[in-house]
Amino acid sequence: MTMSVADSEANGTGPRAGAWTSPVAVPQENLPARTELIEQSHLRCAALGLTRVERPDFEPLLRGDLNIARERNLRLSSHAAPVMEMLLEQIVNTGSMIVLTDAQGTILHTVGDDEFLARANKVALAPGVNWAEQSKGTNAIGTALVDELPTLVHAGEHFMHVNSFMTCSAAPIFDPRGNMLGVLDVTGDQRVYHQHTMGLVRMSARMIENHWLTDDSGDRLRLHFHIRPEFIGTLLEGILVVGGDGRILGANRSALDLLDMSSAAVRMHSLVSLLNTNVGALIDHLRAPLAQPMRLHLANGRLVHLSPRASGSLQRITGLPGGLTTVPEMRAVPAGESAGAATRPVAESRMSGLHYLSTGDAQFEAVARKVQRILNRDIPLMILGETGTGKELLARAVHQDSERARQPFVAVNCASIPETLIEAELFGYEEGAFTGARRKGATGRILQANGGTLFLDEIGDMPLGLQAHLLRVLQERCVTPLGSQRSIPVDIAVVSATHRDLRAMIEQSSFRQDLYYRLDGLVVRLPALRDRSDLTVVAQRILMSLGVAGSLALSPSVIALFNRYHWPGNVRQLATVLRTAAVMAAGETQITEDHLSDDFLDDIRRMRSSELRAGAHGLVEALPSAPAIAVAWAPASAPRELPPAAPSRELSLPAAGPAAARTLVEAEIDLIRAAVDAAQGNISLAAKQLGISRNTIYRKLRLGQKG
Ligand SMILES: Nc1ncnc2c1ncn2[C@@H]1O[C@H](COP(=O)(O)OP(=O)(O)OP(=O)(O)O)[C@@H](O)[C@H]1O
Repeated sequence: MTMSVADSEANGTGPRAGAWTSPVAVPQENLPARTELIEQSHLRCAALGLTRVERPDFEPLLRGDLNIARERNLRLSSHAAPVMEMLLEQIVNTGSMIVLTDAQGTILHTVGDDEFLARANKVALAPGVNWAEQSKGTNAIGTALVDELPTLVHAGEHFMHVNSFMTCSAAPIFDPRGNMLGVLDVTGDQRVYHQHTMGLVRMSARMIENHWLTDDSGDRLRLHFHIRPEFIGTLLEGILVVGGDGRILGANRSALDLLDMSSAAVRMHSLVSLLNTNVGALIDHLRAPLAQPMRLHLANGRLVHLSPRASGSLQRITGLPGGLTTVPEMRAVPAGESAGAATRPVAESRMSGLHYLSTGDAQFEAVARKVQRILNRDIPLMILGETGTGKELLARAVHQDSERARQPFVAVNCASIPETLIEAELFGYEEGAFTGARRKGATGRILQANGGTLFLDEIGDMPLGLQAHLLRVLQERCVTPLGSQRSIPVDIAVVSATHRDLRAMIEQSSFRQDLYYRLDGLVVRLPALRDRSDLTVVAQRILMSLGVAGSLALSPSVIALFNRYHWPGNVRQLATVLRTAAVMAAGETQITEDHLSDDFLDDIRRMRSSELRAGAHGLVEALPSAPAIAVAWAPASAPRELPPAAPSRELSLPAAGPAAARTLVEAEIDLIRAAVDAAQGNISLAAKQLGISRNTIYRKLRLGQKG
């Protein structure tokens, strides 16, 4: 027989719905759901035959049994101990205590305020006592165990009246396979209820789970990811544990949230099915010297930034000698060779950063050679180049190849920090140096880089006043934090970068000449992507970092298109284009024009249209015949009607002859015939490549026959 809440209240054994005190301070959001959970718990307790006037059960485990329980849960306790200590700092002087239980609800450890511990002891909230619902009725620990959810049980919501002086916030702790390990709880006097406590407990439980997960990984890969790269390494990061065969072995709670999946569902997946990548790609990324987070799409379409890490030996993870993977290192592609031929396995476990970036472009290699010469020479390096050309990547490569590699690399973007904050950010400040300063002061970025490399990006955007301050630091090799009298010696290598013309700025008095001469030990200029001869290799690198290099290649027409495009955003833009294309081409083997975003194609059309305008104004001899011919059927004023980025340069066109000797219509028909020949008579393919309809092809060819 089941008993309703009303029945149980009527016979004095249970509550009436809402009979407990409704805590005013308890957050109102989710209140109906919370009330329902408490009601259900009360019903369970009544069904178990418990009464609300029950005396607390004072029968703890015998000392020996408690020791056995603690022994059995040693790993949980050792991961929980530092977290409980940290939590204790947060709740100190609030008349509260922290409780850790095992998966059955038996209290393993408590810490907290002595006075409150004594009060809690009176209701048997003490080590060795079981707080499962069946023995203590509705309470945060027992109810969290049943519902497997973070649970707040406040004051009169406790099933037993004797417990109603307490407010308890508990969160279950799970292992990476979703098994319950125990419960973390903070309990205090209900009068001091604070709504932040539940959040703290929840975060602390996650911390314990993450410790457990990262310690448990053995010879496995761990993938740390989040939709925002700056969240990697924080409590909110998702963590997946992956075996050498690519199977997903476990996930933390944030990973499950980001993936929208249950623990069991995640473990049905592999790297390929979940992230469209494989172990080889991850390990290559991990071994790449300049590893920045990869960008991958989750199965639910969410874009995440992901950093793979290995725990244990790569060799044991991959099962291959020396930890080699099957994903090869990319090399420069000699002209005429396909990008696929540019691959060969690497033997060394970690490449030099500069070597990694040298992918065959002569201009870049010249830069790399120069930079190589000043490594460890205490000569400041200034990197010039358009946006997205890889200035920061080069700075990281230099750091990684230097003797400072094990010390910090600290990047400061002078353009992105508000002018009012940049001084404090760079030089740090003492306690109370200015309004809004943190109580304990802060270490500036320069000091953070001590022993390592300071990368000053967009140095041309540094305010003039600050330039003087920086100059002093560079001259004296000492930093004086704001509001401090102390001068702290620093040892840093300085690399700066800008896309601005600093010499012109010096002439306009917006950049200090003396600072310029402190920074310009060696000045190198990175080539724009449109001027590089190794675009295909760079593209392969990016595909590799996306984890699709083995399965997805660029079609010849896309390579031709890329080689013709002017890439104003340089490698960054190429990376963006490829990321989108890789998603669009999921499940296919080639990225074709159909996978490129309309925005990018529009840009190409605009570019071609302006080329064409130039051609129409007498520059025709400077252009290949195909685009010139295109003028006839796609006037510059209507760029949308231009053929999409067709591989016009790949078609072997009939010799056009002097432009004046043929009409545009004739030339157009020649182009169409060439396209049909190139497509081996496949009219649909030719039409697609030219961006016109099949009917138009037939019509034009008929016209040609008549003519
Ligand atoms: N050689 C390369 N291979 C692969 N990816 C690259 C390469 N060069 C640059 N990238 C990628 O292009 C993007 C831009 O690089 P980076 O930030 O180093 O450029 P930047 O010149 O410093 O840009 P900005 O001037 O806008 O700060 C990054 O995502 C980087 O990983």
